[in-house]
Amino acid sequence: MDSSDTSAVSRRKPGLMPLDDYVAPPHYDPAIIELKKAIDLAEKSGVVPELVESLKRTRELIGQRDEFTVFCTSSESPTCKDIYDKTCTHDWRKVFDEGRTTWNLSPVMMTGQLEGQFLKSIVSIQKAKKILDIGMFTGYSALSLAEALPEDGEMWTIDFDEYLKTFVQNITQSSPHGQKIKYLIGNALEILEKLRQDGQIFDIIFLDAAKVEYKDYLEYAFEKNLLAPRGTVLVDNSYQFGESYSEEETVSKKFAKRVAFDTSLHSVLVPIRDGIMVIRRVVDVEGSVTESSN
Ligand SMILES: C[S@@+](CC[C@H](N)C(=O)[O-])C[C@H]1O[C@@H](n2cnc3c(N)ncnc32)[C@H](O)[C@@H]1O
Repeated sequence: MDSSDTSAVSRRKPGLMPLDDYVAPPHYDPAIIELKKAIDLAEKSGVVPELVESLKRTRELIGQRDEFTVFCTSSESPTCKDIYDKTCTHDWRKVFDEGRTTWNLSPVMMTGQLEGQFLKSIVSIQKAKKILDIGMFTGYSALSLAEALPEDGEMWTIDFDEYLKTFVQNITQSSPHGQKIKYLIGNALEILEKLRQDGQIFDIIFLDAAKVEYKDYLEYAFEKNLLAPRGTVLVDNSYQFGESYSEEETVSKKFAKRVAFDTSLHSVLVPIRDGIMVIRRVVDVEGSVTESSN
C-alpha cells in the first residue's frame, strides 16, 4: 500500500489500528529469517546489484503484506491492549526464578491483535456460548474469545499458575467481558479429565498449551466428547516455526499428520502468524452426503 495515501487511512472504519502504531511482530516464518541471511550474503559476496535489490524488494513486499493485513483487521479492545502492554513490560524471568510460574514465560507467547481478531470472528460466526482456552498465559486469547460471546456466555481458561490468574484478573476486571472468564488452575490434562467426568461440553476449544500434549487435548475434544456437536477446535502454532514441515519427525509434524489422516475430521490450516488449524467433525462440515475422492 502507498503509505502517502492518507485519504485511505481517513476512510477506515473506527476501531482499526492507526498504521503509525503498527510495530511489526517478530517473524515466525523461518523462510523470512533465511531471506535476511541471503540479503547479507549477497551484499557481502559482490553479486550483481540487481540480485541484491530483488532480494531486498522481496523482503519489503513481505513487510508491506504484513502491514496491510493488520490494516485490514479490526483493532484490539483497550483491555486487550492493556494485557499486551503489561505482558511486554513484566519481568517474567524474575517471577520464574522465584518459582511463581511453572514455565519460563515470554511476551512472544501471546496471540496478539491479528490472531485475537481471527478468534473473535470464529466465535461470532459459530454463535458460540461456551469456550475452553487451554493455555491462558496473560489472558490475551481468553479475553479476545470472551469479547465475542453473548452476555451470558462462558469462557473457561486453563493454566498452571495462581500468579497468572491474579495477573489476568487485575487487568480484565475493567472489561465488561471479564466476568465471563472462569479460571481453572492446575495441570491441563488433569483438568480435562475432571471436565469430562463432570460432563462439561464446549462449543469451541482453543489449544495453546504444551505442544507435546496437543494429541491428548484432541482426544479429549473429539473422542472423549468435550467438544459439543457442531463444535470447533482451534490449534495455535500449527507451523511451530517450521518444525511441522521440517524433514524430521517432530512432535508438531506427528500431530499435523494425526489430523490430516483422520477421515472423520475436516481441517484447514490458516496461515496467520505461526499457523492456526481449524478442525471440525467432517459430518458438521459436509453433512452425511460426501463425495468419494476415488
Ligand atoms: C503459549 S502460552 C498461551 C498464550 C495465550 N493463549 C495467549 O493468548 O496469550 C502457553 C501457556 O500454557 C501453559 N501451559 C503449558 N502446559 C500446560 C499444562 N500442561 N497445564 C496447564 N497449563 C499449561 C503455560 O503456563 C503458558 O502460560
